[in-house]
Amino acid sequence: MAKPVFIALDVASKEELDQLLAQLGEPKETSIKIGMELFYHLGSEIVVDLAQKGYNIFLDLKMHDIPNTVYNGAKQIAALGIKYTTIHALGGSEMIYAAKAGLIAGTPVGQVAPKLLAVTELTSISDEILKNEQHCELPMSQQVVSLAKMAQKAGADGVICSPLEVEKLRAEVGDKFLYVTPGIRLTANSDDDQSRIATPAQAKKWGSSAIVVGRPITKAENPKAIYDMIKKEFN
Ligand SMILES: O=c1ccn([C@@H]2O[C@H](COP(=O)(O)O)[C@@H](O)[C@H]2O)c(=O)[nH]1
Repeated sequence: MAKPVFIALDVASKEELDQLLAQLGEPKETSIKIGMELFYHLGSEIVVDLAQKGYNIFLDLKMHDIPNTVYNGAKQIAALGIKYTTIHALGGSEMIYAAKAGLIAGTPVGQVAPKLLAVTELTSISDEILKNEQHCELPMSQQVVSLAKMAQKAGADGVICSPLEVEKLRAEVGDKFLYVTPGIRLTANSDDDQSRIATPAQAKKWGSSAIVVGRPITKAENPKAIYDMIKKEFN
């Protein structure tokens, strides 16, 4: 089965969303990621609407709050018909455990609870930021492994990390865990806000379970052509 390529639909309006989906012209089971830009603008209604149309939805709101608040938020998220959602691993094991419990409690009878993915270190975080601003003494790859092990024990189904870390994660955390990787770029050079990047082919080689791609597709002149090329390169 083809591994998902989640298109990050980071657009500002319903018009832009409709235009992009029309350009992609894909069957409705396409994997899409809805993040804070679209969600804060259009709310949960757009999520339910796209889920009812059959899209495979990853709702990326990166929960990070006290366990009680996260439990109740996750319960609401579970009712939207989505397949994946995110939480910040740095919020700790109790928060992750609460999110997982909320997702299970909020899933309608007969449906499958959304998979919980813990964001390890954002792919925009560089080695320098990790050391000088987060004051983390571990090198990036070890920090990511450490957060992934904690998240796994707390009930997460997988992590968000860079493809650069996946080989080590598979060796140390195992294959029964999802490694979903943003920070995908078509060439080794990127002049935007991502720090830990890789190409779709590298993500495939290093073992990503799924990739997330936003601007390389959404800002392309022909988003469909780039999307098709990325799907082929990754699978
Ligand atoms: O560590 C993370 C976690 C989430 N993201 C999200 O993925 C997409 C990437 O978009 P690009 O335009 O391809 O950079 C975006 O929605 C982020 O919020 C991430 O990049 N890194």
